[in-house]
Amino acid sequence: MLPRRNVWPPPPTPPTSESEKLARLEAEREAKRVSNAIDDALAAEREQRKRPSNAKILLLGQAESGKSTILKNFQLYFAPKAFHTETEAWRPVIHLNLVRSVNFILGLLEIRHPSTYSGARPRKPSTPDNALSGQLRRLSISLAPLRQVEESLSNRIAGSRPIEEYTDSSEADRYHPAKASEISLRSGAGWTAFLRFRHGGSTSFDRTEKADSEDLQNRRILSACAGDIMTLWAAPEVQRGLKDREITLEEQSGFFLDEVQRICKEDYVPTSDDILRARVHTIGPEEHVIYMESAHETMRSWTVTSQRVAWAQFFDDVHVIIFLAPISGMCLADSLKLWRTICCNKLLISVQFILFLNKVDILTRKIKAGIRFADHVTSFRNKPNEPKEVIKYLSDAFATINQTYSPRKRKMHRHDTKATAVVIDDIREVILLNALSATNML
Ligand SMILES: Nc1nc2c(ncn2[C@@H]2O[C@H](COP(=O)(O)OP(=O)(O)OP(=O)(O)O)[C@@H](O)[C@H]2O)c(=O)[nH]1
Ligand SMILES: [Mg+2]
Repeated sequence: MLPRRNVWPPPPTPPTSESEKLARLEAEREAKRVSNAIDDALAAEREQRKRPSNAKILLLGQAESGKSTILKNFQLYFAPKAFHTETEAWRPVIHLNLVRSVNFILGLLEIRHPSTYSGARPRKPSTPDNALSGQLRRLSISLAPLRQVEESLSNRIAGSRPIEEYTDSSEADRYHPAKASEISLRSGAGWTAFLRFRHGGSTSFDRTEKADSEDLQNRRILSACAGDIMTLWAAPEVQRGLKDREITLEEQSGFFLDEVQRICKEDYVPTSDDILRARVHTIGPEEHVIYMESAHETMRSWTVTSQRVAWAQFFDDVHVIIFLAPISGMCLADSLKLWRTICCNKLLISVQFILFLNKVDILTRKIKAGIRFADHVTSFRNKPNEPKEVIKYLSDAFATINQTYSPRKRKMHRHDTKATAVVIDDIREVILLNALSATNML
């Protein structure tokens, strides 16, 4: 029989050699692998489509309770690629946190009447303010360009000089002694506010070029100042001056003075940990949609809104409320009060609650340093002064409020800060179950 012509695809020509035969087999295997991968991806997409599209989560907590931090943790965990594309945008924030700490110290040294600092009266200043050593005087001159860097970074991040603190013209009021490095940012702008920095804040090529050259200049100044910043921070006079005024910068949010060498390098790229530690005080509610990057994730996205408590009743359509209660500080009574407000709210009757006892590491450190919890919360009485006991005591206190004040019996899920991944896994479970039942899929 004559061979058939005009057949497509043409029949493979018989192998002419063993190596060609092997190459053809390998090519067929590869084609099969690609085809299977496409089938798998399509199947996963079909599966994804069947799933509820979005879980609505409300993060509630007072100022500095850790709302933005947990939001960043969610992003890092569920959408790591998107999180890492924002890395560059965090660099000016981290630099500004650092520069503000330095400028705060310089301001502190120059101030002749420390009582103008609200709440930072020295008990007995060991260095007269007008008797700076030669070394500090030299440092305050060599680090003077950091004022300019602070202005420039603030402009780029907040679009103008940061809000409240800068309204007073006095240099001393520029920084809050308890929040020296903090930057305030209006939400709405939210994360995108400092994305503007990346994109130059304008489509104009000139503006972008100007922004880039300013950015480069700031990084050069920081790099040139690194050694002097470290000398300043290590100077006994500085440490003594801060101690006299009862200011512990290393315990404040956005503290980066222990990482100067790395952070001031011209080619510095923030790590995930740096980003989690960067401090921005959010003004107003913040909303962020997290698109799950893993095909195995059950939900397609989470819409996470972070809020202080007052407006919670306007969010009765959320699936889950995560309430953040930092247990390390003096604001415990406030947290318990806010929790009660949420529990007794009739509009939130069908919303599930997850209680997140936060900042356990700080509590543990304080207890190890000899602080007695019962001295601050007398009802703790003579229970063992151990972090575990304190956590259990507080967790029970929150649970009792929920039982007592909820209009209807409501199961509550409790967590303290374990490994983030474990907590997120648990939270995911609750969110998933609740979102599925809300969409009548269970
Ligand atoms: N040590 C410790 N610090 C934490 C923890 N959670 C949050 N922080 C820090 O606490 C500071 C405040 O956290 P944020 O997430 O900015 O708090 P927030 O609730 O968004 O604060 P506002 O925007 O001011 O309302 C940040 O510097 C965090 O790094 C924690 O579990 N342990
Ligand atoms: Mg915040």
